[in-house]
Amino acid sequence: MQRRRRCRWRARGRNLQRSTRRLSRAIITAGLLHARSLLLRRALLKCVSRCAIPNPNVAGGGVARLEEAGIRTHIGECAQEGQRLIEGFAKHSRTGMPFVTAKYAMSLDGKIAARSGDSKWISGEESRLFAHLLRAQSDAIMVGINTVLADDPMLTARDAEGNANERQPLRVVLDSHGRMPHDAQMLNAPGDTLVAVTDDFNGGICDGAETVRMPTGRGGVDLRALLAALGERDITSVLVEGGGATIGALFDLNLVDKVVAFVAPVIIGGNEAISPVGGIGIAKMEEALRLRDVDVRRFGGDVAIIGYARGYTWEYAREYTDGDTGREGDVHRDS
Ligand SMILES: NC(=O)C1=CN([C@@H]2O[C@H](COP(=O)(O)OP(=O)(O)OC[C@H]3O[C@@H](n4cnc5c(N)ncnc54)[C@H](OP(=O)(O)O)[C@@H]3O)[C@@H](O)[C@H]2O)C=CC1
Ligand SMILES: Nc1c(N[C@@H]2O[C@H](COP(=O)(O)O)[C@@H](O)[C@H]2O)[nH]c(=O)[nH]c1=O
Repeated sequence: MQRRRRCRWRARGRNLQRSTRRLSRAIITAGLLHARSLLLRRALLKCVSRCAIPNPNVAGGGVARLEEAGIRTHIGECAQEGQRLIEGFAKHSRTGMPFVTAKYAMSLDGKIAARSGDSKWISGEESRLFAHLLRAQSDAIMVGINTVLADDPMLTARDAEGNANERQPLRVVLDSHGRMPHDAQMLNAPGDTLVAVTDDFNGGICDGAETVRMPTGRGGVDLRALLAALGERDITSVLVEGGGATIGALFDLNLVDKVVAFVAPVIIGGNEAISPVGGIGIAKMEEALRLRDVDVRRFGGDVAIIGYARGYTWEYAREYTDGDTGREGDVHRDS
């Protein structure tokens, strides 16, 4: 598997190398053609990059070419935004595993559905439009089978008018024993569906979806194995849209990288109503996961709390700007 990953890296590296080479050539040509006076050329010949590409096959190549042509480079401008733009690619390049975002919409009293299982809708329109943007930016959307049974969702990325985007993320359903209904809406929706069953299940496979057999883990499908298998398919980011059992299982295994939690000013109540993070959880507050780099945004009457479970983005920024390129000067060469 290591070898396959290395080969894929090399292939990706070659593609990226070609594009950074083309880009740096274009910048050099544009700079030389259009800068008439030396003074103007000096002013123009500066290239700003948000971050180095976290792939050892390409890191720094384009920068070296620009520097050779006398173009001053500066890596690290708006580094945090830059790292966030490539967080899926960055994690996948380094680990082979997709970047996992847990997304949910909960009431003010911490429920994601009423006690009957009804959950449409908790968050408002603005929040849901943003949720479609998150879908559009993800390679895959994952849910547990109870969510399919309760909501019969489409799980497509759609615009404000409800039209499906051209590019659709892969839908992934955790369904150990093949409970997926044959007439589930998502099976006829644009995009592909993957149903992950456990290897002890020998039943029928539904039309309109690919079925993958996975080892059995706690709660059903072995989630680490499934994510690794998705990574093998070049899925770099997975948006997990619930329900509570699925998100809880991922937190228990420390597999979540980012959280997008919409909080709506609505009260549901009831001890039986599901909360966003089930699973086993923790016994002591000192074990609680406190998110980092937290951002709070408003969507109509709702609030979204967005944060990171660990510092992937910053580890990459440090590693590839201070260390691995081996060129001290890459970091700040502004003068
Ligand atoms: N407000 C919101 O944002 C959302 C609300 N919801 C609501 O949540 C409710 C459903 O949530 P919930 O009941 O918690 O169930 P889930 O949707 O998380 O599905 C859980 C089921 O998935 C299967 N599964 C397979 N492997 C695993 C695994 N490793 N870990 C966990 N589950 C696994 C299991 O069924 P099996 O053993 O058969 O494989 C399990 O019972 C619905 O009412 C829905 O409306 C859902 C999504 C978002
Ligand atoms: N209830 C709830 C959400 N629920 C999620 O959206 C899914 C429905 O997707 P679709 O059929 O494509 O519209 C549903 O199954 C669940 O995963 N999402 C939200 O942003 N806000 C909400 O209040």
